[in-house]
Amino acid sequence: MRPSLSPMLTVVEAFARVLATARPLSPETVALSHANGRVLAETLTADRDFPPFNRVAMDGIAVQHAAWAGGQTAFAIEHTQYAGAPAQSLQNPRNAIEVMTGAVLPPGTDAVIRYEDILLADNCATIQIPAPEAPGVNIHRQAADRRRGDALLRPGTRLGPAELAIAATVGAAEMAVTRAPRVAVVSTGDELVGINQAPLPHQIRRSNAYALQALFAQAGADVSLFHLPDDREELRTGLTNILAASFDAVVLSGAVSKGRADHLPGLLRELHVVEIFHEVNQRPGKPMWFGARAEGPVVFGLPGNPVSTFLTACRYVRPWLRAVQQPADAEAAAAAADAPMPAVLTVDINFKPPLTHFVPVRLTVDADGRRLATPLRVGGSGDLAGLAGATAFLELPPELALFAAGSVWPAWAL
Ligand SMILES: Nc1nc2c(c(=O)[nH]1)N[C@H]1C(S)=C(S)[C@@H](COP(=O)(O)OP(=O)(O)OC[C@H]3O[C@@H](n4cnc5c(N)ncnc54)[C@H](O)[C@@H]3O)O[C@H]1N2
Ligand code: MOO
Ligand SMILES: [Mg+2]
Repeated sequence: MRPSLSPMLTVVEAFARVLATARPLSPETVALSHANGRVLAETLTADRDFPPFNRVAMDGIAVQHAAWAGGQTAFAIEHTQYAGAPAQSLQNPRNAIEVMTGAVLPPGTDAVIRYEDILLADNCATIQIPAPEAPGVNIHRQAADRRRGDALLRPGTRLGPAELAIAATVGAAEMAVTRAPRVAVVSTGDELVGINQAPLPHQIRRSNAYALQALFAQAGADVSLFHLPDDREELRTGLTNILAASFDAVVLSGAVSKGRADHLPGLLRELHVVEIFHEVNQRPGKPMWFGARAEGPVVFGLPGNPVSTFLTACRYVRPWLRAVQQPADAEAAAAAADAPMPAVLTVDINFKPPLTHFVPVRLTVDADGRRLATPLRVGGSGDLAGLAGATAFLELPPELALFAAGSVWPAWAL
């Protein structure tokens, strides 16, 4: 261990300052068919027992257990109970009713025997297996899973396929969800041309904006793309308009370092965006800028090198986007979903600078179930092609210089 040499803001402190600006967004109502990926802003409760009646769980016959356990094996069939038909009771306790999976268990019966375990002839079923000790076989009991009034989904739950099935079964054709955060993604730089253009020798296509758009869409954001040139006055006009529009967050890429065209930190200050931090003790992404305007959006100034932009968006912006979608009354567990997982480093890493080091990795699981993190060959923070196939990044602390193969570090999923 060595003392941290830099007075610069740590990653942990920078992240805490980012999260401290996250205020819950208001709810809105959406149809179930549009709720996938959104965050629930109400409690969905069971409107009935689950299941709502004693449900036949196998196709076959229903009998009275006492008769079967008493030694009777041959049962005359009274009628057939189909799924979707009102329950019809057993008339004679020594008879049987044919029953289909999903039907209401006929009153008077308390055991279901599968077709595979009976012989059927002349409207009579002969059971081929011994009776179990207790009734209830092949019956999904009313309220066995949940009771009417039970809370099934709580505010703060991100809605996926399983949750939407639950919403559907309680008849939530529409539901309250947190409104999607509105994000302006703004690339800056005179060297950048559109993706449909042929760059001149001194130009490149702008890629950062598309990485950011995809990353934020994964977090449920509604993203608008902008591009601004390096010219200070044009930048000022463009930013003034974007800051006045109703975005919750403005995410800029580039122009935050020390170059003559890196106008953003000064310009943002002039536009009354209050700086919360500039520069974090991390690589990549050290020049990162963050601020907020009173009654306005938060502003992330992400360093322009593509790997820096990508990783700082993952480490800071996406968690902020998830945090603002958590209702104020969400359970801590739901709010804390954005947490790193421990992973075993597969190779030695030597990293001397006393900075937190973000390392893009591919996660795999070995035969013993251990999560392994294998670093990708990323040439530097300009090597965006090196990110292909990354599934996470490790966060290696500034206090160490040697990270041995086999040691365990926090990994953030991408
Ligand atoms: N004298 C110093 N120079 C630099 C420092 C420093 O501390 N002292 N920090 C370096 C680090 S670290 C980074 S990261 C970059 C950050 O630069 P900026 O945020 O000012 O970004 P730009 O200068 O605008 O661009 C940097 C680089 O990234 C490319 N870029 C920008 N936007 C995009 C985009 N949308 N798609 C693809 N590529 C993009 C841009 O062309 C530049 O090559 O500063 C170092 N310099
Ligand atoms: O942080 Mo810069 O991101 O090292 O290239
Ligand atoms: Mg620059």
